[in-house]
Amino acid sequence: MELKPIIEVNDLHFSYKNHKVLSGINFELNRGEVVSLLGINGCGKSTLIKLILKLIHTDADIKIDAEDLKSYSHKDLAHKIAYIPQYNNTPFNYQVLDMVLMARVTKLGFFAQPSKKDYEVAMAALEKIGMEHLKNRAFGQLSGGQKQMVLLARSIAQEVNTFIMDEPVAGLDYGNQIRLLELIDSLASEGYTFLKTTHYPDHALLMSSRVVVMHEGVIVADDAPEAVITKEMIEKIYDIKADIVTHGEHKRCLPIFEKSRQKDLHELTI
Ligand SMILES: Nc1ncnc2c1ncn2[C@@H]1O[C@H](COP(=O)(O)OP(=O)(O)OP(=O)(O)O)[C@@H](O)[C@H]1O
Repeated sequence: MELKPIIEVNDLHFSYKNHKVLSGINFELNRGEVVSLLGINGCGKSTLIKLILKLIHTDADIKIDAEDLKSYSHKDLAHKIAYIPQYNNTPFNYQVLDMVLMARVTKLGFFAQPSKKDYEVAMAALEKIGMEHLKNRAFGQLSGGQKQMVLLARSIAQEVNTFIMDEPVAGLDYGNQIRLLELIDSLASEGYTFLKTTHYPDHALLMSSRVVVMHEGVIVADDAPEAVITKEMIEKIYDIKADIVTHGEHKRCLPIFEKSRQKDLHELTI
């Protein structure tokens, strides 16, 4: 039996008032994939994710598990997909364990208190990513990297198989970036599915099963990492010089620093 995609987007067009952001987007996320979504600032990655998660209204043809997105409540969606947004500031200073327990809310009835099982699931999720020692710390006092890990634990406690992460390594130090990628890789090998945006073609090369490139609101490439992340693509999309090199069993992407090139602020593509 052919498995239906977890996410299916057909001919999606979207504008913020008169500002056209997405044109003719066709996209699928299949079970077990790790898909990296690449593209320069403002090309529409977060907007696409927000539309898929119903955080922005659309009448477009989007299906989740073969059902029309319009038929899903936010609670229904939370039973299918866990979302880790780009910025993670909560106005309340919850303890870490309480933050992870929040993942259980969609499974509880009105006014119900978390059960012993909910606590066990939350603790198991923290243990899975090696963050159990933080359980009594105030979430707001954690570092950016620790917060990101705790939010990943919260997604695991949601007991879904699909994760959408917007810039998961943003703000993480060099080591934590790699540790988070390794964690995603290890979860993927257990059968979890990931859609993640990234500004690092090198990370996309290291651990994706598919790479999708967006440019000016259009998908311009969607294929295996090594087919998509080429010297030509990086130079065209990011307007820099780059090389693809082989290191061990991996292809790596190296941007080339051109000292002689005159820069002015107008050249920044933001
Ligand atoms: N709420 C909004 N109202 C109006 N325009 C918006 C809104 N959110 C985003 N935009 C615009 O839509 C375009 C796409 O933004 P989006 O956040 O989807 O890009 P992105 O690819 O995720 O960028 P980044 O890599 O910088 O996070 C940009 O031009 C942005 O200014």
